[in-house]
Amino acid sequence: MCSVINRVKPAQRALALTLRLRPNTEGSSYAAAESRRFCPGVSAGVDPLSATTRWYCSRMALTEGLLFRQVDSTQGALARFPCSCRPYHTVVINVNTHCHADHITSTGLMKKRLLGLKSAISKFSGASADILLLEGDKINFGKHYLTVRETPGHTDGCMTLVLGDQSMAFTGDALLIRGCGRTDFQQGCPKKLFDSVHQKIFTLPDRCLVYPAHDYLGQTVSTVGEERKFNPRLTKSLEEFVNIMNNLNLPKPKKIDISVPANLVCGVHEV
Ligand SMILES: N[C@@H](CCC(=O)N[C@@H](CSS)C(=O)NCC(=O)O)C(=O)O
Repeated sequence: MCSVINRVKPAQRALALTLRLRPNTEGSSYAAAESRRFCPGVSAGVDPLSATTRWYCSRMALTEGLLFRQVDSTQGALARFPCSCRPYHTVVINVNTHCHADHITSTGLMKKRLLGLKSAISKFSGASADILLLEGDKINFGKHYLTVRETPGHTDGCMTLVLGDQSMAFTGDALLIRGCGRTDFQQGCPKKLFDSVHQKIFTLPDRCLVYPAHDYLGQTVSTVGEERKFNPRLTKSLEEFVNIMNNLNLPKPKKIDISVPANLVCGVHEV
């Protein structure tokens, strides 16, 4: 086990899971000044950053002091979950739950624009990053932390990140709402995925909120209790699950040949 807080500056205790930011195209010096005022780590001399997507918040401060937002998870887009602890707002760690096959991570771009930002991903992803995470590692931000649970099966490097009080779990592509990640490319393995979900996610409390990386129906959140009862794949026996997963016959993600190599180097070269 290691404590990631030992590797970041104490004044910058905040964390974001794959937050997407784009250059501000309005060219306003006021906007730039405001951006730097609220984001003190933003590099001078580069375009200011602004979130151009709508920010959703489906969970307001049930855990004291936690700032949490769910960004742009509609229409199957990747969900991003900026988490912070009052009163800090600077993004300092950008964690990818795995080496994605369907889009290119924005972590490399963000590292170029936010001074001191660290990238993090599972050691078993094979990807380069500042912090390579392992089972049991704690990612600290303010008085909160996320614990890494390795949940391979969709890929070898898939992780589920669990908030310290076990009230929230970010399951990446391991467990989806009433579904799960496919197992027919990268290091996909139905048996590993079945074991991961049953041993590492379904052992969390029923009330634990489940935030997956994707939902193709516009659903934003589930719970461990609901998925344990109603998930049409993971309520089956191992044998039935393997059979389902081996017969999904889904088309490959359109950008897989570009995305996987890019994500192995944090989305961009030289970061
Ligand atoms: N249409 C998308 C890819 C859709 C897809 O394959 N989703 C993956 C997660 S992203 S690798 C998945 O595991 N789906 C499970 C399922 O049951 O649908 C694209 O072309 O990008």
